[in-house]
Amino acid sequence: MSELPVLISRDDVVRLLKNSDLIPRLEKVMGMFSKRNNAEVIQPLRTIIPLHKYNGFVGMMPAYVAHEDILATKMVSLYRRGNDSVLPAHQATVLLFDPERGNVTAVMDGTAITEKRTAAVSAISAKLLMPARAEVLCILGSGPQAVSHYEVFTEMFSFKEIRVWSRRRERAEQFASALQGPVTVCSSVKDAVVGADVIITVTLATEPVLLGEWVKPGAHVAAVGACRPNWRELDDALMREAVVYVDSREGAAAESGDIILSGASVFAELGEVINGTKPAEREKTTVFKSLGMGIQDAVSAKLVFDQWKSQL
Ligand SMILES: NC(=O)C1=CN([C@@H]2O[C@H](COP(=O)(O)OP(=O)(O)OC[C@H]3O[C@@H](n4cnc5c(N)ncnc54)[C@H](O)[C@@H]3O)[C@@H](O)[C@H]2O)C=CC1
Ligand SMILES: O=C(O)C1=NCCCC1
Repeated sequence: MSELPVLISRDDVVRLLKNSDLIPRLEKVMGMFSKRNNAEVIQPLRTIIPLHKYNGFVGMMPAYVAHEDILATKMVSLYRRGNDSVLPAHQATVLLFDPERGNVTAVMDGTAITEKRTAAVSAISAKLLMPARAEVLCILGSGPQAVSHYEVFTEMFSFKEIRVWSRRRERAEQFASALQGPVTVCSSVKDAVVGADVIITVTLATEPVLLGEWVKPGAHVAAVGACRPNWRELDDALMREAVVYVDSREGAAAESGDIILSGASVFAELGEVINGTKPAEREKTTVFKSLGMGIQDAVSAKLVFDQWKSQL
């Protein structure tokens, strides 16, 4: 008989998942993914179950990383709820398997994993693609992803100014006052974006909020929202003028409204830049279109589980 899986809570995931451990593992696995060696990394396109009745969907994200022997599946839900809902937009759970025996060894909070690994991947994109002397960071959106992005970006880089814009100004003010350092709350997207060197879009928008005409030439955009083929965060001008990087070409072609509807061509996967097979065009305006990958959750979950076991 297999042992019962352990349950790992959100608090434990937050405590155990450190960016300094996570980032090198994400870089390694994204580099491996971009080599398209199916014996090494297996990550099917995620399966989506639309829940039109509830204005949401559930995504299933299985992945196997042979070299590290990590087998995991994340189940994540996303609901576009009304402004007054107290429920979160995203909720996720990760199942970590014993690949040899086939049983589930751990069931852990995937919501914190999603927040941390998504922000860590955006930080990797910025490390590789942002202009050499980046001074101004702009965050569009003020939800959990805005918080996790703020945390890792301030841990990894030193910006002179950090700006935030949110659809409801009071949310941006709450976001700014809950953080450790100074953040400028902006009243319009344009005010937040003009002159920024790095722009992070973490909104639930379905129409473009970020227009290319406001973006400083050479800036880097980490575009994290708009994860359905008919949703947008960025306008056609930005998508067509920028050098576009993605996490997975297959994921982007199937799910990214910004890529599909603008007709923009994908220049490279981040993994190809990590591998040195495609250049980092730092001097040009760059967009990293993030959609999220099962392998990112798998390496994060394994890291959490190993840390959890080492503390027993
Ligand atoms: N690429 C990836 O791997 C992942 C992407 N995401 C995406 O990141 C984004 C942010 O996630 P959370 O912070 O959890 O979401 P959230 O719902 O908590 O926050 C979203 C923010 O967008 C704003 N917003 C909502 N509708 C808007 C609109 N029409 N125009 C402009 N702003 C609007 C809200 O006011 C809020 O500030 C979402 O689009 C989510 O799907 C989330 C997880 C992983
Ligand atoms: O990768 C993920 O996890 C997600 N990506 C897009 C939005 C839902 C969660």
